[in-house]
Amino acid sequence: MMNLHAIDTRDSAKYRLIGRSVLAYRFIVPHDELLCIGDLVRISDDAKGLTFFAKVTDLVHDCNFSDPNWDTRPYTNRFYTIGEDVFLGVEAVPLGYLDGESAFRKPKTIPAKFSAVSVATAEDLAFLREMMGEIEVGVMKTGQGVLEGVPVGLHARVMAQHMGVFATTGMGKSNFMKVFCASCMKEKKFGLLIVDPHGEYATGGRSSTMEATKGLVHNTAGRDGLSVFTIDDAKIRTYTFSRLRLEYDDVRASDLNLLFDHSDAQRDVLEILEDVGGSALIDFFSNVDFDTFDPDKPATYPEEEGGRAIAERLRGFHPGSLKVIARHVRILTGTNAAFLKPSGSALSEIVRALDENRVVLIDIPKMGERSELFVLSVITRGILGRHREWGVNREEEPPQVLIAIEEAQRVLGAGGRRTQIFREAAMEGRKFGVGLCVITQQPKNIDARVLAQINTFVVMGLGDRGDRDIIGSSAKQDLSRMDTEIQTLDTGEAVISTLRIPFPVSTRIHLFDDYIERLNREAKSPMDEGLKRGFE
Ligand SMILES: Nc1ncnc2c1ncn2[C@@H]1O[C@H](COP(=O)(O)OP(=O)(O)OP(=O)(O)O)[C@@H](O)[C@H]1O
Repeated sequence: MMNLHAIDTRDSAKYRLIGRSVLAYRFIVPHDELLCIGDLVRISDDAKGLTFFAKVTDLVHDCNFSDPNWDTRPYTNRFYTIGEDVFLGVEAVPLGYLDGESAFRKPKTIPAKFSAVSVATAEDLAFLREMMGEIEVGVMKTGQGVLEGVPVGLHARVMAQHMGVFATTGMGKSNFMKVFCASCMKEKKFGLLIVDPHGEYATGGRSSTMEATKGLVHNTAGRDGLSVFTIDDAKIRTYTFSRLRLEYDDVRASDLNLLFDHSDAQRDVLEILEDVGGSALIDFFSNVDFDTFDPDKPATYPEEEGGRAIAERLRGFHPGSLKVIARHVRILTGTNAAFLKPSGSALSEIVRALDENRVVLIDIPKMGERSELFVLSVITRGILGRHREWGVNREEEPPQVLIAIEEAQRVLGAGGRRTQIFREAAMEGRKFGVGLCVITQQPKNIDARVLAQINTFVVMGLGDRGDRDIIGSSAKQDLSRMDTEIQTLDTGEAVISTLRIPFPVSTRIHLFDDYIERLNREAKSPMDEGLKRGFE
């Protein structure tokens, strides 16, 4: 009779593989064994000298008894003993295998029948360290805990191919973004632009559970990798941040389209004026009375700064449409007066800081959604324009930039013609080294064509089936088999699917405050060592 004892004498061979296919494994373990969804197992195929790895995706009760009702019959324990004929069947998804030369390969073959299965240790998975990127975000997680020796890092090089962070509220998205920023500040491999309308990322604030949190300035070890542009005078004085300033000439007509709903006729007005400089546009719409405006009467509009050309283009438009545009121009300049002035722009400083591979944080506390999108749109246009100018034929590569867009469904939803600039960045940015970091709680509301461009998926707990399905079908690696795990992710846990890491990795994201404490300690210790040595 078969039993669950080791088929050889090694302790680790307590579980054994019994079957299925190249793409799905099944093995059995004693009925009282503690295994969890997400646990990583190692399958040693001694016959072929290969070591396979797989991830547990399901656990079911099973037995060798032919009576299907043996466990529900009355007095069942008088006739059956729960011995080795009763066990757990474990379903697992293959991750790949190490061949004789220790190269990690895609799961194209199957382990020998009864190969020994064991829970993978950090040592077993140490080879993965070589495959991880520089931007550390957490440690590898198994169903029951973490593998301390296996940090998870994204590859800086693939960031231009867009990243998506998908998280239901409260699952640790802000913490993830801060950890990601801290690693970017340390590595300085690309510029990262983040607009923070809540004013929390720079100096800290409150988490969604109201706990006090630290900010990026507390990452003192990486301080030279950070540039903050703020409108808050107190922060400028205390932290020597730069002042955020944009000027009228940074504005384009399409910014109004992004911020306000317009009729077809109003959109036509804006489209026809897209190449007009912001100063001229604002001057014209702020000073013209559209009840009397007539392109043939120069007295009814300001002629200087190209006013005549604008007036000519507006010939034939209904005064009602023009009045709406004028009102929106007034709202734009009025609500953003804290940083939008007739002249004096920090845009070139911002772009320079990004070129120097810094994290550039735009801190606009209490400014609201329209201001956030306006600033993001102006800077994105600045970056895209410069990278386009760089051209694809030039020998040196353009500096690489990643632009973070929070609540991205606002600007990258299906059919949103008005948010052209972000779409352009999503569709062609990668050619110029411009990547988007699309952050959203509702991936199903993001345009499928945009999702198809994303190559790095950071999935942090999505309760909605529709959202998970859309992520499963968009990710380049198969996430559908990890659906149960994604459903059961805790706060601060993520499944990360990215290029250059051979399979989706479950990750416990570092807690930001602990992570920067470590980075600061690590940066300090070589200096302390040096000092100690110096005095000896
Ligand atoms: N990696 C982590 N390890 C431990 N705790 C975490 C981790 N990530 C987040 N948390 C905790 O979970 C709580 C929520 O985190 P956070 O504020 O980052 O969530 P969020 O998804 O950004 O929420 P919201 O969408 O409401 O802004 C915080 O109290 C934080 O301390």
